[in-house]
Amino acid sequence: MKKYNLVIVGGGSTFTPGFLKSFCHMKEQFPLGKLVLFDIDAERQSVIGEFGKILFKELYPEAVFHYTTDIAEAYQDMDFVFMQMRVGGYKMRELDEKIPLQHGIIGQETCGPGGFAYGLRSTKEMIKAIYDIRQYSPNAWILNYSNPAAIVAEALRREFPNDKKILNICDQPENVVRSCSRLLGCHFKELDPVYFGLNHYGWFTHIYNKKTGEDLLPKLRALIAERGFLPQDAEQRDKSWLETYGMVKQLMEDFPDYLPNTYNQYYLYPDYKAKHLDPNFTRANEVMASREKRVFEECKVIINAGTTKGYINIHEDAHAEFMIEVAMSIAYNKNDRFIIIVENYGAINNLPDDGMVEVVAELGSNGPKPMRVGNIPTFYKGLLENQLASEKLAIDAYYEGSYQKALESLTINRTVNDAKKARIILDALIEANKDYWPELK
Ligand SMILES: NC(=O)c1ccc[n+]([C@@H]2O[C@H](COP(=O)([O-])OP(=O)(O)OC[C@H]3O[C@@H](n4cnc5c(N)ncnc54)[C@H](O)[C@@H]3O)[C@@H](O)[C@H]2O)c1
Ligand SMILES: O=P(O)(O)OC[C@H]1O[C@H](O[C@H]2[C@H](O)[C@@H](O)[C@@H](O)O[C@@H]2CO)[C@H](O)[C@@H](O)[C@@H]1O
Ligand SMILES: [Mn+2]
Repeated sequence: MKKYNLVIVGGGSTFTPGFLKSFCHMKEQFPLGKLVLFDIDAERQSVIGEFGKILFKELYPEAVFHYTTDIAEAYQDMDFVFMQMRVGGYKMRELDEKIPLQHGIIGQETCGPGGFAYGLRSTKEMIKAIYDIRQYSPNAWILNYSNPAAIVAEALRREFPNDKKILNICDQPENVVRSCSRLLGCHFKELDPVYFGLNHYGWFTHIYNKKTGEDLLPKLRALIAERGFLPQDAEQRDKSWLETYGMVKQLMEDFPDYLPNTYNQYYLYPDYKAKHLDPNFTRANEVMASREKRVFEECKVIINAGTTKGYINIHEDAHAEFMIEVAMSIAYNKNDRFIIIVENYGAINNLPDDGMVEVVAELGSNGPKPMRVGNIPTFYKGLLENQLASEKLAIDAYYEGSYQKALESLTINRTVNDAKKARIILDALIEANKDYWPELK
């Protein structure tokens, strides 16, 4: 069985330990020859990397494992590249969230002005990283889930139009499907969804039972109305995520046609959400106090002990397992179905061809084969065209160094919708991002 070489870009991420555990757990299904962690932050990466060394020595000695900040060492001879960089770290995420909130506008890492700010930071570093990767591994599959995935996907579409081995993907739609399975009392693999939208802005039109073909959406609608909606892993979630999933009930009361992605709340209730987010303690603060703290403490305990035995349980992490299954579907030409970000070209018939949309696709060694959803109703078309314009204008602003395009991107965004507020927030974001953004004139 072929062994695959894989590098994780953003190896110091809070999600990396989950990936390392999942690679161990899934080694029979997806054997690795070499696993490399690459990060620009040596200190952050060494904690995760030293933990990984101990884990792999004990559970996966047949795979070569190492971590590095050197590009050549990281990218040589790779089959797969998993990209999970957070440019600017949680400190910049905190500003992305707090600056708009100071002006009464949603502060969120991927939606609205926060997403715009993070998008311009990610675009520059993602483009650089992909040129570096292609120098050493011209044929590797690049799986990107660095955020904001919608804006990054638009940038990569423009920068690398002929590179058919870059796949942009997010596991939030899958997370919603898994949460439906919890409510229905079945396994998520029994469900076969139909979905349309943009990344972090979409809807399920049907959730079929894979065996019988029955559409379970009416049943789900009734269950959600009666019991609300919880993430599949509710017991491990922070308060803000439980509130986010809780909003699905409200979304379905107001717009009962389809089951929404949880992120839709920011676009459909911007005033309500902005009023209910704490401008002094945002999600970045919550993550720094919870996941980031926990992950780094756990790694340090294992490093001090010199062993994982007695300290961790090896089980797959849902996020990591999902991304590894994506890689397996490509590696083994499985043509499994995933919800993927693709260039539209008719998948959503009444949206532009060059929009990066999110739909179900079969995924094999020749890439995604998107499934068509036909024409979408006017309400959804209007919402998505508006957001697509905002995302395209953000990338126009990046390439043209244009303040005007940036202002237009924020003004047209539903979470802002006011040119005066857009200008004030943009000026504050320019100041905060001066080490990261191209100059906007
Ligand atoms: N779409 C999804 O399904 C999904 C799910 C979870 C996380 N994510 C994304 O994964 C990323 C990691 O999230 P996190 O919360 O663990 O963040 P994190 O800050 O813990 O980790 C990100 C790492 O990226 C590194 N980094 C920054 N710039 C880099 C560059 N230019 N090259 C290489 N490494 C770089 C940082 O030093 C850091 O160690 C984020 O982009 C997040 O949005 C996506
Ligand atoms: O606020 P965060 O940093 O906790 O999460 C932001 C990310 O949220 C979604 O990812 C989920 C992921 O879908 C799920 O499998 C699990 O791993 O939790 C993550 C969040 O905790 C979203 O899809 C990502 O794009 C965000 O980065
Ligand atoms: Mn996502």
